[in-house]
Amino acid sequence: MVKICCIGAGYVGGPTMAVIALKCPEIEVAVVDISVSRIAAWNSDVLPIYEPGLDEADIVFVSVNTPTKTQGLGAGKAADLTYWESAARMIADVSKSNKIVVEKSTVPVKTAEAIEKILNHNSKGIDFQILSNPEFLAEGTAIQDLFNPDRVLIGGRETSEGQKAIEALRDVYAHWVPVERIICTNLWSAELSKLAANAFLAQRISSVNAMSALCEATGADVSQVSHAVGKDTRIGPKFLNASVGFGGSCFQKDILNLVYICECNGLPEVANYWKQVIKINDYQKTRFVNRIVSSMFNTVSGKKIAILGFAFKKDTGDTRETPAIDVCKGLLGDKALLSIYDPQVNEEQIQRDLAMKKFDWDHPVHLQPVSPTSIKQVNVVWDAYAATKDAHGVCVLTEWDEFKTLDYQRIYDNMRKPAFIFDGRNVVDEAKLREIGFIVYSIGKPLDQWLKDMPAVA
Ligand SMILES: NC(=O)c1ccc[n+]([C@@H]2O[C@H](COP(=O)([O-])OP(=O)(O)OC[C@H]3O[C@@H](n4cnc5c(N)ncnc54)[C@H](O)[C@@H]3O)[C@@H](O)[C@H]2O)c1
Ligand SMILES: O=c1ccn([C@@H]2O[C@H](COP(=O)(O)OP(=O)(O)O[C@H]3O[C@H](CO)[C@@H](O)[C@H](O)[C@H]3O)[C@@H](O)[C@H]2O)c(=O)[nH]1
Repeated sequence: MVKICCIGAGYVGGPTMAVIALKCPEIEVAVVDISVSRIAAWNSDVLPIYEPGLDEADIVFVSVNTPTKTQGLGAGKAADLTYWESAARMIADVSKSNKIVVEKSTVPVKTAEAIEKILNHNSKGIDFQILSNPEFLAEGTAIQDLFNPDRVLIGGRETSEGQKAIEALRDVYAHWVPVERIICTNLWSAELSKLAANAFLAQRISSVNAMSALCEATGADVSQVSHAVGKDTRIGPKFLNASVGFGGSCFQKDILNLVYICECNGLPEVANYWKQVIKINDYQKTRFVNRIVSSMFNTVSGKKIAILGFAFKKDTGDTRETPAIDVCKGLLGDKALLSIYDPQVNEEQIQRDLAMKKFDWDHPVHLQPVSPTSIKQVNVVWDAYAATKDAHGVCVLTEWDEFKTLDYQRIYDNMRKPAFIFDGRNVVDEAKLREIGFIVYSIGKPLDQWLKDMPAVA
């Protein structure tokens, strides 16, 4: 019987192993994690220790977090492989038989070479084959993406042992993925393809967001532009929604990592090209804050601003790198009073996010610095109507469906006047809101006269 162990029971390790266990009843799957609370949440009966399952496993997936480095060489750009290295050392320590070690985490290209060194230097004659098998699932659709992936990518050494390892992993996925969708490559292509895929996806969003600024300046409508552009079958319609900026745990981290790798390989022009995707994303968030402040007479000091949505996208409670953090910090910098509502994110999380330093979030909770006292100018409520009561302005930062069907007349009646709404996700019905009396700003849409008269000058 094939045995699989996965190190890291996070957003990727948990669902991926659940699907393998479901689809391959004859394979025994064990999942371990250094975070006791994480494992307790998955399985309340048995608490984890490393070794069970691992020493007997044939295939070991490593799905630990790979944060951006916060200190030292490459700080703010390079991937921090501390967690990966400690997992690899542990595999070397406890292994008693040959193993296939699978990189499931997103890692810099050439990581497999370093992992091989750690494993082989510490092994007692055990053969380790390293495979790169990056994950492409998106949060909110993880199970659907795992059941029906566009492709499964497996990279390995171009030796006969390497090819055998690829086949063993291909056999696992072939239980439910059509073989023509399982792509086998060399190690470096697989590692790089993951970074490239995220860079291409994020680049589409920055491209449409860059266009949104030009739309506002010219009277074009970004939804109409992306619809027209996306109709070209070579471009395609997906991932062309203008927004207040992309968030999530992967895009920024992986592009920064790609930029760093380009720099390390003496390719500054290529590095600068990809850096621009992040710069436009930061520009989009700043631009949004500037619009709010400038249209409200150049000050939000002491004014209540309602924030509707804090998660990085709808249908998740995940707030990692959510654009809401930067927008809220920008408004707090101008002394606004924030009243925040998100259907899935609680007060503790929001306070922690607003107090945390950049990149600290991507470490297991028990290793994160304890947050200082909560921010007094921030109030978290469990209802959109409470958030907007007596507010001067409303910002929509996540595209939750419920924000489309709120009673905006009621919201307007309970707000200070003039009442502003700033839609960072293009979910509200602008015409209807204008009819009610709101001054409306929607990303990339023709501007109200009010906003034209109060340009956002940085
Ligand atoms: N979240 C996504 O949607 C997504 C999608 C594709 C790829 N990825 C990549 O997959 C990797 C994991 O991402 P995630 O979102 O699942 O992260 P996560 O933070 O949710 O989970 C990682 C887990 O690894 C555990 N861990 C760290 N070191 C360990 C060790 N030595 N032994 C045992 N457990 C250890 C942590 O406690 C944590 O629970 C990252 O490289 C990420 O870039 C993430
Ligand atoms: O047209 C769009 C599409 C998305 N977004 C934003 O982009 C971010 C990322 O969205 P999405 O890609 O759906 O979520 P993730 O769960 O971060 O998934 C991405 O990152 C994962 C981690 O690497 C990859 O596995 C996935 O393939 C990749 O889609 C979110 O803030 C979205 O609101 C937009 O602003 N406009």
